[in-house]
Amino acid sequence: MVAAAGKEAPTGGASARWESDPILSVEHLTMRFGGLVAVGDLSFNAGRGDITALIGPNGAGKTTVFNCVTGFYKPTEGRIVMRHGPGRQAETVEEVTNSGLRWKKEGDKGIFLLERMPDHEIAHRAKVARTFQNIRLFGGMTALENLLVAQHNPLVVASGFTVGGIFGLPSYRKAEQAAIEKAVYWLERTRLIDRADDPAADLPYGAQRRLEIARAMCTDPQLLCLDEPAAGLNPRESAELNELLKFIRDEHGTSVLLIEHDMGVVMEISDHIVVLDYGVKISDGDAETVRNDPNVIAAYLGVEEEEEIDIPEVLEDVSAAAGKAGTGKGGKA
Ligand SMILES: Nc1ncnc2c1ncn2[C@@H]1O[C@H](COP(=O)(O)OP(=O)(O)OP(=O)(O)O)[C@@H](O)[C@H]1O
Repeated sequence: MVAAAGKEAPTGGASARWESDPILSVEHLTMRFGGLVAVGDLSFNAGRGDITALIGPNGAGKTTVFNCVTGFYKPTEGRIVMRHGPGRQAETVEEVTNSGLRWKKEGDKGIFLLERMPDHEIAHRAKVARTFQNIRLFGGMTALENLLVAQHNPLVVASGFTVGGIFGLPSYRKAEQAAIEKAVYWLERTRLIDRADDPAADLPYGAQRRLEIARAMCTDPQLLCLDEPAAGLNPRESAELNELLKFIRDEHGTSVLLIEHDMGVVMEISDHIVVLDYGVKISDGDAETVRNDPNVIAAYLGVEEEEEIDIPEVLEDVSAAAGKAGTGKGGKA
């Protein structure tokens, strides 16, 4: 397993990991649907080894950003850089951009321009995995089978792309064993090992959400994108999700980008929070910075710019709402 990233609490500013060692840079991203600008000239970084949360009221453009990062949408404008290996690698980024190539990989280092890549390449080459707002498991397959299907690619490669390979090649048997071991590892980590042989559709809702994360982790992502992983979870399940995401970050060094309405989850586990409203960035920093930003409070509570607001009072309301329901104005059922 990958060693834990050396983690020191970032405080924001130029020394923050998302500035000095960004695994992902979204640069001047614009996505238009006809006349609607869902995301307008958005730029932010996600730090390597960080949990980065993308938050904002309903319709702010969060899922659209995810869809651009993971190749489901082709952005109208902008560049999305995914980096394997440390640092900004600025020269290589410019070299790949100017060459017209989609990516360049040398040893452990790699630059991937996601806006140029189809979704399957983003998953397999750039190593970006995602889950969806609405669970998308293979309901008729068991939990274990769902995790094995996620590892289909290395198995096909190990078969030498032949049926004979599947039955005869030692490399295939070795890869098959490794796939089973990885699946069992993630079933244990997500507390689903006792349900390994049950159809995914029969699992309780919270267990299905964990299985989705386990499935994404079976592809060995460097960046794990989670679209509202806490939606529909009870407080105990939310707390367990927090622990799972911290484990993924700390023990696997996997960077996490998450969309979440549950402020309890966001504020507890995020190293870095980016806030969107109407497709533009209104705040960017650590939890403390964002929590105290009047722009964020106004966006969540719908306060007009020119209206005077009593910040301490509003903060109390936001904290109470976050503690109670885990949602602000933008919260989902
Ligand atoms: N495929 C599409 N075609 C047209 N409009 C779209 C499409 N996808 C998103 N939009 C619009 O873009 C805007 C941003 O939507 P998006 O789903 O990205 O917001 P969001 O912040 O993820 O919202 P939520 O929190 O409700 O999931 C909305 O006005 C939405 O209606």
